[in-house]
This record gives sequence, structure tokens and C-alpha cells, in this order.
Amino acid sequence: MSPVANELELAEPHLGGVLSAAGLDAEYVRAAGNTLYLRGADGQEIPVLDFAGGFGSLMLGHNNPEITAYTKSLLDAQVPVHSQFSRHPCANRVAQQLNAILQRELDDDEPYFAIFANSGAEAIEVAVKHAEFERSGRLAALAEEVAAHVESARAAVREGAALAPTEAGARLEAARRAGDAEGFEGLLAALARENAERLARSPLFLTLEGSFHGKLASSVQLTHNESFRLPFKALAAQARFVPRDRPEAVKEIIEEERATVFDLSVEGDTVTVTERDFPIFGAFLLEPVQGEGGVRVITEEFARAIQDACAAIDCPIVVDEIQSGMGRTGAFLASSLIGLRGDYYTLAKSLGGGLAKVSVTLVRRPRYRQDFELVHSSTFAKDSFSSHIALKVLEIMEAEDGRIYRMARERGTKLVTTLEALRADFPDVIKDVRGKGLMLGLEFHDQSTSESPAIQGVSQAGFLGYTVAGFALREHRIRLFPTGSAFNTLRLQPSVYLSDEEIARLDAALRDVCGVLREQDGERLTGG
Ligand SMILES: Cc1ncc(COP(=O)(O)O)c(C/N=C/c2cc(O)cc(-c3ccccn3)n2)c1O
Repeated sequence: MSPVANELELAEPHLGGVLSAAGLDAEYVRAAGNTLYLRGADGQEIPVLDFAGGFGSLMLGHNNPEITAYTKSLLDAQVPVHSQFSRHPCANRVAQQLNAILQRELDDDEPYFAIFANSGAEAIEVAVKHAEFERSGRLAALAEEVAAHVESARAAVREGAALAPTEAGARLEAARRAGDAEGFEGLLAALARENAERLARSPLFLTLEGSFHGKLASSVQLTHNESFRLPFKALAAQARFVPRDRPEAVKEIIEEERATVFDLSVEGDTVTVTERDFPIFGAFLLEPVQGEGGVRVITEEFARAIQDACAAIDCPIVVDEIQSGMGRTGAFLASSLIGLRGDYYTLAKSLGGGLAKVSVTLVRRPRYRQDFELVHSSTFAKDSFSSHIALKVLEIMEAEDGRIYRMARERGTKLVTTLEALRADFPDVIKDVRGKGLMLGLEFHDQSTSESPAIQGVSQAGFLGYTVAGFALREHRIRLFPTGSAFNTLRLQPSVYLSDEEIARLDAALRDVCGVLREQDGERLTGG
């Protein structure tokens, strides 16, 4: 290898620089439970208490002993990892187990078919592609129906039928004139041209302000954060972002964006031009608890408004449980706690037990299009290694009548109580405590007008959360991160094995942070 390449930092060096600026560029050499270990100058391991929790992928902790032992047994047994295009009974058992859990939590026995992938964003891409596959089938059926109506109208006009004067008829007549074609055939040519243009429009997706659904080409257009989304706007179908605090906006936006095609009907010797809605919306996607958007819990009222508005236009709902699912909020599905029912569910992160990369998109049977299986695939998806691990994870989650979910509720209550006590003691520093179960957010007041130039500077740069994280790592050996789109909010997503001692350590560290911010001690906060 050339000596130059040997010296260069070649794997995302700029990100490394950003992390280094915040004092977060640690190298971890081991992990277990809620602890990561870095190596000190003397070569000794230094434990770091991890509240980032793999951004939600470590419900069962780092290197969970039961899962690592099981993984070793899979390797020892030489389980075939890549046996694509063969029977995958283990993947099917994962799908069956997921269905059993959904049926329990949703109290409904309608099956969901499973399409496996390798990451959360890929599961979203699968949902978006399948929804488009379903929508394009509906568009084809509509086009066929209109074509049949056109033939009936053509025959009726030949028999002397006349056009009824309607507003839609006037609009179609204007299109005919613009197309410079004569008579009824000219009108039909205008109808065909107009409808072809309208049906060829890209689908429009609906999601919430503050949403995060991934950073791949389609999924990033469903992620609200403009710095993630806008550079790639030209790549994929767009979304409308619904304000989180206005459930009534769902219907308003649907009304604004509704799309129609011309149609014809014949009654006796009268032909009538009408305009009828066609499905322009690909799907409505939402997280029951927004992670990236600052740990915001969607209310039952909002869920109902979305459910009703989507049912009225037969728009599928994709419930993104990639971060909120897998028991993190105290139920397998966070959405089951707010009465939200999805046509699709996406799961990832903790499904792989902190070791395997696996995600799954579940599609409710009435919407499922089996031909999708023949046009979508991925080399590593549905591999038996990941499927075995996912099955083991679900077995652990469901053991002892859902002990893990009870632990998530009990540990989450203990943790949120600690955070609320902190806020009560530092109301000038802590603005809000949010979340559910072990998916919690701690929001700091804005410090952009701090009297400390250092604190003012990092706040105005949107770096307060990262600076606090750097302080916690340096001074307290605790790993924290702000959410990617709400920089003053720290997300806390430890494993269910969180101990009282670890909560107490976090409390002490956060009280120290609050003291530093109250005293406006920029020097200490930034380690300057
Ligand atoms: C609801 C939801 N839907 C799809 C995805 C995409 O999943 P993948 O990351 O597996 O592609 C995520 C994944 N979340 C990623 C994430 C969530 C988060 O809260 C922070 C960070 C993150 C990552 C790196 C640096 C800083 N922050 N990453 C998600 O939370």
C-alpha cells in the first residue's frame, strides 16, 4: 500500500473532525450491557455508561450474553448464511412470531406479510416501493375503467346522445381548444391527454414535521430535516409535512393536494363529463414517538385524525416503529398505546439484538401484492443468520409473559422520574422532559443569549447538545447524544437492564451540567 494512503484518515474524516471538536471522538474497544469501554493512555479499559444505546438498537444491551452465546452456536453449527432463492423457514417463523405479537397488541387477526431488509431506511424504501406498487395497480384499474366509459360515450354520441353542460365539461372543452382538435373526438383526445399527464404525476407522501424516516434516496424525502433532505430533493417523490400541533391540517392538506381525472358517464341520450379523484397519495408515514425530531410523542387525538383522514381516501398508513418499537416504550409497538393501526409497520434496530443488521416491513394482507416479491430483493435480506438472531430476540422479548416490556415500563418510569426531579430543581436550565418508556428526551433551554461567550457560541451554532455530550463524556464518562434535528434535546435510550446505580450516575452528571449552565461557566462546559 502507498505510504500516503497509509497515513490518511479515509473513512469519513470530516465527521471525525466534528466529533473531535465536541470531544466525542472516543475509540471504544469493548462493550457489554449499558457500558462501552475505551482505552486510557495507560492501556487500561475505562468504562463509559452508554445512554445513546446505539440510537435505539440496544434494547437488550451491548453484546447481550444470551444472544452472543446463541450467535456463536449458529456459527459453530455452520448455519447457511447466504442461501438466497431457497426456502427460509426461519424468516417465516420470525414473520409468524411478529404476527402473533401484532394480533395480541392490535386485537385483530388480519395477517401481515413480511419483507425483510438490512436497515431501517431500507425497510422504509420497501414500504414506499410496495405502496407505489399497490397505487400503480389502482391507477391502471382506474384508467381501464375510464377507457371503457369513453367507448360507451363514443357509441352513445354516434347514436345522437348530447353532452350535458357541466363545469367539468367546460374545463375539458378548454383543454380541447388548447389542443386544437375538433368535435367530440377532439374532446376525447383532450381527455386522454389530460388524464395521461395527471396519472403520470409522482405520488405525494404525507408525514409529520419533525419526522425522520431514514437517509436513503426515497426515505430522505420523508425526513423533515432540511439539511438531510433538500440536497437530494430531485431524486425522489416528495412529501407534505403536517404540523404536529394541528391534527385538522391533515384533512386541509389532503384537500389542497387532491388530484382528479376526467371521466364520462352515459345516461339515456346524455353524456356527462365528470372529474373524479385518483390516488395521488402514496402513503402517510409517521413515528408514534418521533426520535430524531426531538423525542415527541404523537397523541391519540392526532393518531385518530390521521387514521380517519387516510381511511376516507384509502391512503395506506406506514407506522415507522424502527426506533419506538421492539418494546422500547413498554409495549412491542408504541403505536398500540395510542390506538394507531397501520397498513404497514417497519421494524429494525433492536430486532437484530445489537448484533445483526435486520429490518422488516410488514404489509397488511388486503394491501399485499404478492408480485412485489418478484421485483424486489437484496443480497443480504432474509439471511438465515439474521433471521435466527431476530427469532431469538423475539423469544427473549416475549418470555415470561412479556417481562421485557414490564421492565421497560418500570425502568422508564424510574428514569423519567429522575429527569423530572432534575427539571424541578433546575427549571431555568431544563425546558422539558418528554418520551415514553425508555425512549426519553431531555430538552435544555436555549442558551443563545448566554452571558458566557463560549456557551452563547455553541448554542448559536446548534452545538449545545453536542457540547453537553462532550462534557458528560469527559467529566463523567457518560455517553449521550442530542437528537439530530433538535439540538438542545438529549435522547436517552438505554437498555432494559438499566440499574438504579446507573440512573444515579446519570443524575449526578446531569446535575453537574445544570450547575455549569446555571453558573454560565463556559470554560468548564467546553473544557476550554
Ligand atoms: C424512526 C426511524 N426511521 C428510520 C430510520 C433509519 O434506520 P437506519 O439508520 O437503520 O437506516 C431510523 C434510524 N434512526 C437513526 C438515528 C436516529 C437518531 O435518533 C439519531 C441518529 C444519529 C446517527 C448518527 C449520529 C447522530 N444521530 N440516527 C429511525 O429512527
